[in-house]
Amino acid sequence: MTGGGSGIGRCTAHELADLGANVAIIGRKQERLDNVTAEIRDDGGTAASFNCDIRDEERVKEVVAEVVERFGGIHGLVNNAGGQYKSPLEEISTKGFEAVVRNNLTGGFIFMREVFNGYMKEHGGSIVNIIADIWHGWPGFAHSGAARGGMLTLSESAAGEWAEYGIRVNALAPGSIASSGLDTYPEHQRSYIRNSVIPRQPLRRFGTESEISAGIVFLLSPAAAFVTGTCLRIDGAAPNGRRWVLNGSNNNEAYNGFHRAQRPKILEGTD
Ligand SMILES: CCC/C=C/C(=O)SCCNC(=O)CCNC(=O)[C@H](O)C(C)(C)COP(=O)([O-])OP(=O)([O-])OC[C@H]1O[C@@H](n2cnc3c(N)ncnc32)[C@H](O)[C@@H]1OP(=O)([O-])[O-]
Ligand SMILES: NC(=O)C1=CN([C@@H]2O[C@H](COP(=O)(O)OP(=O)(O)OC[C@H]3O[C@@H](n4cnc5c(N)ncnc54)[C@H](OP(=O)(O)O)[C@@H]3O)[C@@H](O)[C@H]2O)C=CC1
Repeated sequence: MTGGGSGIGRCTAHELADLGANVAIIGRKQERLDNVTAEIRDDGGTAASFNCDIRDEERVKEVVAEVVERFGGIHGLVNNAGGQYKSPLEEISTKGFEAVVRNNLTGGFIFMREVFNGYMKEHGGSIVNIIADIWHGWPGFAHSGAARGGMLTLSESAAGEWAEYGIRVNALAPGSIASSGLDTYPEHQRSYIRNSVIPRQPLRRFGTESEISAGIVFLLSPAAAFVTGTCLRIDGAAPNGRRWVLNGSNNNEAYNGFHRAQRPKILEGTD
């Protein structure tokens, strides 16, 4: 479980441990990893932490070998680590674009390849790649939208190539989830999502970390034995709400939120 030290990853690590899995918790901040590992052990589960930046190829190789040695195998991989910063597309530097792509596509690719070569090729398994609500693009997060779109097709390609090895590969796309990840954004961005984005979505609420972890657990489990090469969208039909907005509802506030060009100058900087 990459990114297991917080938010959706932490919640999923707990859920998997409760179900009897040995959980490897991977991330950069050791204190977070230690906390989650201790929580799981206190609850009677089995977990171990591995400090690793998913973009560090050599470290990923080491971690995969360490996990196989420690637990005897890797039956499931959840590529959950990721994140980005908000920026108008034209202001994204090449360095920033590449940093976000490396965090949300290349790192996950490295993990998938190393887990395949290090264990799953011989034994099969299930891989879940966390992406985002990227349908109709991701205005404000174009670099991450591009990376997540790449992760979606990477998942589909891997599902096709690795099916013969007994490996299933799926993506999971969360919508707006009330998690520690959302807390990393500045208050004005969070309040924009809360007050202008969520009310336009069909289910009109944030999702919860446990609603995402339930989907991850399903995709990892034998209940999903015939599910591969697809994407499970857990988003309260958020993209459908966006299409409704883009098609020209009478709600100018939401419409302006997605189209800076058509937004009055006075709203500049409010999202
Ligand atoms: C919204 C709701 C839905 C989404 C929810 C979630 O995803 S929840 C999950 C939420 N959790 C997260 O999103 C957390 C994870 N996010 C991150 O760790 C970072 O956003 C990262 C992916 C860029 C990696 O960073 P890193 O440590 O590898 O890289 P670095 O710091 O060395 O930067 C490299 C270059 O990127 C550029 N640049 C970077 N930041 C900014 C900025 N704010 N402004 C402008 N530009 C920025 C800059 O060019 C910089 O180079 P420079 O000019 O400094 O020489
Ligand atoms: N919350 C939401 O609304 C949505 C979330 N998502 C995605 O779901 C995933 C989980 O998000 P969430 O739990 O909300 O957010 P968090 O920010 O709490 O989780 C992201 C985790 O990834 C880890 N991480 C980030 N970059 C790296 C890296 N380079 N190497 C190793 N670990 C890394 C972080 O730990 P550390 O910093 O210690 O390394 C952190 O534990 C992310 O990919 C996020 O983008 C997608 C759509 C919506």
